[in-house]
Amino acid sequence: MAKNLEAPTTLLPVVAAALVDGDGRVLLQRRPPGKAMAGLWEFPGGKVEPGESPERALVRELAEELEIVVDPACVRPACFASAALGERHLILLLYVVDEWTGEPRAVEASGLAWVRPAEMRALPMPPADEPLIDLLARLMA
Ligand SMILES: Nc1nc2c([nH]c(=O)n2[C@H]2C[C@H](O)[C@@H](COP(=O)(O)OP(=O)(O)OP(=O)(O)O)O2)c(=O)[nH]1
Repeated sequence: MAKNLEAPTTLLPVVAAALVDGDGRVLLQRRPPGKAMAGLWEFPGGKVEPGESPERALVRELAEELEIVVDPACVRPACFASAALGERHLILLLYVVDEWTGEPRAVEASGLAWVRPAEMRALPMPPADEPLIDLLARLMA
């Protein structure tokens, strides 16, 4: 049954990065076993903690998950997704990041893949990410 989007809900702010390399490929990571949506490919990122700006949260998540260093001034808002997620409502803010220091390493993820937006359709991704693929493809064209 379709989720009633009129019902009161709690927002879940999540930030994520489209890390773009010099060849126009974007880094996706695979959610590890034991986590919700295990096995799905997602943009690296995570929940914004109370009191944290989205940009700071993204820089923190990229350091924790990939061990890369990103200057908060270098994260560029790209597009967002809005979708019911269980009892909450996910607001997923996607940023483009094309400058970082270090080689991304899968600290928590069970895999990393560099893919072009057109190739993302072949990978299982969280339902909320679906509309982001075309939006990102257009932004990167
Ligand atoms: N990072 C990320 N999360 C996504 C994407 N799409 C999507 O629906 N989500 C959801 C999955 C989770 O419910 C939520 C992110 O929470 P998370 O559990 O991965 O974040 P976190 O790193 O803060 O993890 P934790 O401390 O709670 O374990 O957003 C995406 O592309 N990237």
